[in-house]
Amino acid sequence: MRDHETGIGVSSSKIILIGEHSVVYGKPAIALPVPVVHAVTKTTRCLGLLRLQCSFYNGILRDGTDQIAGLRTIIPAVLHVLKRPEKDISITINSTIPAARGMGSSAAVAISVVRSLFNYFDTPLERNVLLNLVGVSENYFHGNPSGLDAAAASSNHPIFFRKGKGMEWIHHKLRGCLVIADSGIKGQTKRAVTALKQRLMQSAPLQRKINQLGVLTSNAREALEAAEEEVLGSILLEAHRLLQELGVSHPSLDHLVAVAMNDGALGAKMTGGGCGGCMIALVKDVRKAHDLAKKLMGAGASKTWIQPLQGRDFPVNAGLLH
Ligand SMILES: Nc1ncnc2c1ncn2[C@@H]1O[C@H](COP(=O)(O)OP(=O)(O)O)[C@@H](O)[C@H]1O
Ligand SMILES: C[C@@](O)(CCOP(=O)(O)O)CC(=O)O
Repeated sequence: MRDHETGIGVSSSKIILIGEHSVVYGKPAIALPVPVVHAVTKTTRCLGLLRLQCSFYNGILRDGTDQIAGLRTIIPAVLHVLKRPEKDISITINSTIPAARGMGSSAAVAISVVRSLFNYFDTPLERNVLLNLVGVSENYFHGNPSGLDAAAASSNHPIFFRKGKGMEWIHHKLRGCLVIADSGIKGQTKRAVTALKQRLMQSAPLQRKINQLGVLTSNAREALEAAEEEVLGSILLEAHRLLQELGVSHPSLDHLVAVAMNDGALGAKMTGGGCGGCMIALVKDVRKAHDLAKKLMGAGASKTWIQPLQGRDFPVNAGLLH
């Protein structure tokens, strides 16, 4: 096989519809790719030691700062699998995914890098190899991640996921839209997961809330598959209340959830690790989504995106696993 001149790799961002935190304790979660926000990596030929260019760093990979520690781990791991030396290539990452907002920037960047390197070296990439490699850098950021971010960001359908048990595609007919709003406050996934673990060890009532989130997630899947948007909306709001009680929300997220509900959203909740980051709101259609996005910006959100829930293919990931 001949190396290509350029190897391109793409990955969408992701959001968790329901099941964040409880997924760490073996409960299911539902997440979906958000292609409108994505990472693109390009690998090209360049003589000398391997170079990396991204928003956090520009220079020789080996000399990189702590901010690219995940990439400093995953890139050599990929080259090891490909049996290639750490030289004569340059890797450039462009991403529109805000970092540390619960949209899976670290997983998406890692996915795009792995895809780009496999493309450059003209080597077929299997999904389990991709997810194992991405796990290398996700372990760096999250300690012991569930794997949900990587599974969702690399997918082209919504997924029903259980830690260690894999995932199933969810095919549904729900026509609603999600509005995603960034609170503008950095999320703190690792801290939230660690603090919750401590609290759960001391409180049986909190442990019951994890079980309740598990039940809500299964109900959410049924609502999606039955296209019951109002039922799904109230499940999302109930999940937000439980996450609040578990102590992983943030006043800015609670505020945006209240604004969305007052504006007629079918449901709304925080998404991802929490303590900052993003919230999501379910609305009936794209027109309502645009109205609500404006309202959320007026209420303090730093950015919004609109993602239809329609069960069609998400082209950014489709067909890229060759
Ligand atoms: N554009 C990018 N280029 C290189 N690395 C990135 C980029 N975006 C995110 N990352 C990496 O991902 C890290 C953020 O990961 P994390 O805090 O887990 O947030 P998220 O929930 O968005 O994945 C950043 O510190 C950086 O190391
Ligand atoms: C809190 C958690 O369930 C989700 C974290 O999501 P994010 O990386 O903050 O988008 C942790 C995990 O699944 O590993």
